[in-house]
Amino acid sequence: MKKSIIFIYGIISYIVFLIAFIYAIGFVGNIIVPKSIDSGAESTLFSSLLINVLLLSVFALQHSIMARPQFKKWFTTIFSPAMERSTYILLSSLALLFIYWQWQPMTTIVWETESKIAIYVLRAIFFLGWGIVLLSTFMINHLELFGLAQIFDNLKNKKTPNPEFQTNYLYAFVRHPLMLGFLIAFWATPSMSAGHLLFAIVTTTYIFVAVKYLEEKDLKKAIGKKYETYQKEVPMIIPFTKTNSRANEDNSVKIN
Ligand SMILES: C[S@@+](CC[C@H](N)C(=O)[O-])C[C@H]1O[C@@H](n2cnc3c(N)ncnc32)[C@H](O)[C@@H]1O
Repeated sequence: MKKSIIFIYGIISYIVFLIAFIYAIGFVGNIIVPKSIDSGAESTLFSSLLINVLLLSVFALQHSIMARPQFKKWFTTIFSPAMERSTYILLSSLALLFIYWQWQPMTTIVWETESKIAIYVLRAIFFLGWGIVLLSTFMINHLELFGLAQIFDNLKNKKTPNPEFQTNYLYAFVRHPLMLGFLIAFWATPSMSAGHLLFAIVTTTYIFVAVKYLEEKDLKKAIGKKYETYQKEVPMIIPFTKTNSRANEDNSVKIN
């Protein structure tokens, strides 16, 4: 395929991701966006539960299958390797937009606070969570993670180097700061509806399963002993739960 078309495809994918990411803040936080987690007409509890779990499962399946090294290998036998990450980002973002669109509100309040201070603090923690997510993407490699490095390098006839294994900054405190950011953002709310609680429970379960059984397995395979040492020394998600907060000073390992 023409390099310029791949470039435009990558840029469009990134724009769709930006829209899905920014919308996610409004959707989960019930702010600004026209359709949020608690807005819209309510249906029966059973049908809402079923539809919402199905929606989240579609995202989980798409995300997990496309992140597998075997899938990436297969994809690159058909399409340019430069398109692989952009396609992953595009389909993940479309799956997210589909969730926002079809999400069935379940507005029964499970817990809430009326204290003004608590509301401000929880709101601040919510935004802190999203901030951690964004910051973590730059600590790994934002451009590579979202396919931009690949499409730029492809234009210059260059192969994008594999990403560096990061063990510094937030990655010195937990192995999955990006996921920690999501967990904070999904749970920190002054008013927890049944729908929001369902969203938080299902996404938390998925994050733990995907990280432990898929991502870490792949990283161990790609990095080997160094990743095992990192696992021993740095907590998975909750900071300060291991005596050493730092794995190895040398982060010059590439992820194959
Ligand atoms: C969406 S990011 C999430 C990273 C990590 N699970 C987190 O929560 O911060 C997924 C990508 O990050 C990469 N990754 C995970 N840990 C990494 C590390 N310590 N250094 C560099 N890349 C990492 C994985 O290989 C995967 O391609």
